[in-house]
Amino acid sequence: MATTIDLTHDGTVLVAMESTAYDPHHIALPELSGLSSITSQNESVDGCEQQLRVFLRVRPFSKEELNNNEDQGCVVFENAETATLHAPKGSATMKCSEKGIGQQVHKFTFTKIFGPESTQAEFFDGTIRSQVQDFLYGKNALVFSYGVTNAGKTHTIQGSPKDPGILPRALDTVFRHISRRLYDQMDLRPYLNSDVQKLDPDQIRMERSAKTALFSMLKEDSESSRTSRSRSSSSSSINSLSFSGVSYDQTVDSAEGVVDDVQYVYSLWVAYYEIYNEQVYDLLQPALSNRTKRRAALRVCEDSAGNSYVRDLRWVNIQSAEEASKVLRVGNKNRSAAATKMNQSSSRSHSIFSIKLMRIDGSDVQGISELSLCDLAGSERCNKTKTFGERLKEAGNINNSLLILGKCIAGLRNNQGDRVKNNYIPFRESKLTRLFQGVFCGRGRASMIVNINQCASTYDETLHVMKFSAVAKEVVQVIKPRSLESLAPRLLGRDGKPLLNNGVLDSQAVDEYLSEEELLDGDEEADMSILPQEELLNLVESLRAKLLAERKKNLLQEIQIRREMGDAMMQQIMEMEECHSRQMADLKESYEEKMDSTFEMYKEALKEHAYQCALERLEEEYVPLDEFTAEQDRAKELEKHVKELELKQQGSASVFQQESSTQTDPVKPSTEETDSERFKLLYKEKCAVEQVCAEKQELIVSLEKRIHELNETLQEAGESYMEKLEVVKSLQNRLNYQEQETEHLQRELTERALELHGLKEDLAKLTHDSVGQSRPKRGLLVNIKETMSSPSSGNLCRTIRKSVRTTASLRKKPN
Ligand SMILES: Nc1ncnc2c1ncn2[C@@H]1O[C@H](COP(=O)(O)OP(=O)(O)OP(=O)(O)O)[C@@H](O)[C@H]1O
Repeated sequence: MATTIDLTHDGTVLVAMESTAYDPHHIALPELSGLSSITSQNESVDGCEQQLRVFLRVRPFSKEELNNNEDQGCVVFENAETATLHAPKGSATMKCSEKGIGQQVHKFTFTKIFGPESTQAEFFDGTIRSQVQDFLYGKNALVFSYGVTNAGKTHTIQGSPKDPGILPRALDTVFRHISRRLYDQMDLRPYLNSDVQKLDPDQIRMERSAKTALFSMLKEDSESSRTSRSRSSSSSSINSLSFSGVSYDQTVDSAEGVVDDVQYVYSLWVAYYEIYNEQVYDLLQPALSNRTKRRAALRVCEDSAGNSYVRDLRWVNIQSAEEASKVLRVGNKNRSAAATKMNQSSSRSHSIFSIKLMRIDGSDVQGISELSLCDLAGSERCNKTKTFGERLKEAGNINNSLLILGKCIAGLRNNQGDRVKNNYIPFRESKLTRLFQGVFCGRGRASMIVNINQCASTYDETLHVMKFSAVAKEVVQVIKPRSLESLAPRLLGRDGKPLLNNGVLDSQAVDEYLSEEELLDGDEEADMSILPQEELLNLVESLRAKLLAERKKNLLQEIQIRREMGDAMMQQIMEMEECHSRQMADLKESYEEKMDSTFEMYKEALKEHAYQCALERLEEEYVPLDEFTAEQDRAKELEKHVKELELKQQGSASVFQQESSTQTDPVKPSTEETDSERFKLLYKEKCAVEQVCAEKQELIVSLEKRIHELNETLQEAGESYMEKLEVVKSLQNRLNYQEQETEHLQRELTERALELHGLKEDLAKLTHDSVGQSRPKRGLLVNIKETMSSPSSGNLCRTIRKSVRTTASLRKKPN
């Protein structure tokens, strides 16, 4: 059901098809629900469907681009909603189409197309102005710009001081509405996703000084701020809402301060952050310190209802459009400072400017809505931009988050085709989609701005962007209706406890809201600080008990597993050990055998060698026995002859002495001369005989020595012969033993064959009997067992047991 809202300020009648801000508290707390009924008159009770609004903005050519012949008629506007893309020569699309793949011309339709000549004001009025107005009435809104670098995204969102984009215009519009009814306290601050926290005086003081410090970053005097605030709060005149020199159509907005819900005052808070390399950074935190050179990344958390928010994000209370402009400038300054330090371009991150508006009645917050404007990083692909290293990672993260965004959009489109289908949509796979999941899932209204340039050189990328937007255009947002009972956000105190009007706490409702299951099943990054202290203590206690029980269980399981594993491992080790010792024994045996045989071989070879040597020496020095005996006889004769000669010599000597005594006899001189000669001759002969004897004696000694040696050799040969004889004998014995064993085995074989035959016969008989007596059918094994146990089959049993024993003993016998 649609509700008509008459926005008399600009004479426009809007059909409010979108729901209001999503209220996460499904269970209405009675004391809060009563406060919220006032706003229900403008809300749709039923959910409604609406296509995602996709606007195309084409930026004009720059002079350089025209000089570089970039204008090749790539983008043609058919009408206000349709544009065609014509592939220029040299583009990948053209090359593909020439090869028969794809087309040269692509047609796309949009919610509305804004050509190069469109102004910022026209664009704002034609796109998100209505969303801003809905935001003022408590509806959430998301606007994101998508396109390649240099396509005009930042120009569209932020613009320049002289030509502001949709963000300053949106802020200006908001301040025009609420200018005379600004809540000038700072004691109500946005909290979690869509709650409000009541600040105490200390916190308010801190908030004020933080804001002053923030603005001092711009080194502007506080005087201009005060002037600006007084201007904005005191009047709704044309000049009072100027946004840094904006030339804005003030005639339209002059009446916007007059809103129908006059009883409310408004508190406006803004935050500015970026997602770079899948990390969230607060752009309103002081710039990088020189020491650490690192910014603190913020966590994306979820409240108990599953709504994502950036934890510890700084929200700044804004009292004027001028202050909002300052916040934007501070954020941009921090962003470019961080980008410079990290040597990146600011367009390599997604920047998000969020505005939260609280509607306050007296001291009660009646509603809170959020408007987020997201300037996405350039969508060009990393291969085209030739990125490496850190840039490649950066490009990868950008491409990944845009890819996930594309997947989510495609997932939303696919799921809507079939209501039964509920395929997984990867919202949680990137910070960007995680933060905006709520809006995409019907907790607000989303609009997409597609920025393109018309340059021929970036045609392929532009086509990619257009295709992406074509998918987005088909997404139908199902906006959830708001519960009539619980429009107001929860108002929480410093300790996170709900603040109650009548002082009565509906413990059941709170219990259900803070149900343990919900907390336990929640995301790991769920923010527990939202729970009251007592609840937290109870929760901690119960979790501790559960943890203890879990630990005990785990410990027992671990012990059991360890024991089982230990047993299994021990068994395995024992088996391995047995196997190894078997292998070792086998190895030892085989090596011993080898050693023995080698030793035997060498021994044989040595004996053979010694025997051969002895034989050779025998052959060389062999003296026949009769020659040896003849030689001995001759030696004896010679000895005898020597003795005779000695005797003769003695006789001659005595004669010579007698003759010399008769020397005076001159009658016999010739006889004396003859004897002397004979003696000399005999002496010579004696010497020769002695020499011969000595030679013979030497020969005898050498022969005896040789005989001794021959005897020794003979003895060795005899010994070796005996050893060989022994070996032969042992071999003979082994042969005999093996022959006996073979005979024994043959006998066994015959016996077993006979036994087998007997068994077969018994079996046949048993089978026959069992058939005859029609016994109940049982297994063969059972029958055999039965037969074996019966006395009649004793012989058979014995035979089988014997056979088993024999087989076992045979296995045990050595080879
Ligand atoms: N509609 C427009 N009219 C006139 N000039 C424009 C328009 N859109 C963009 N430009 C100009 O084009 C240039 C690039 O625009 P812009 O910086 O907004 O691109 P971008 O898509 O945000 O790039 P990046 O992704 O690198 O931040 C700027 O000089 C800007 O002033």
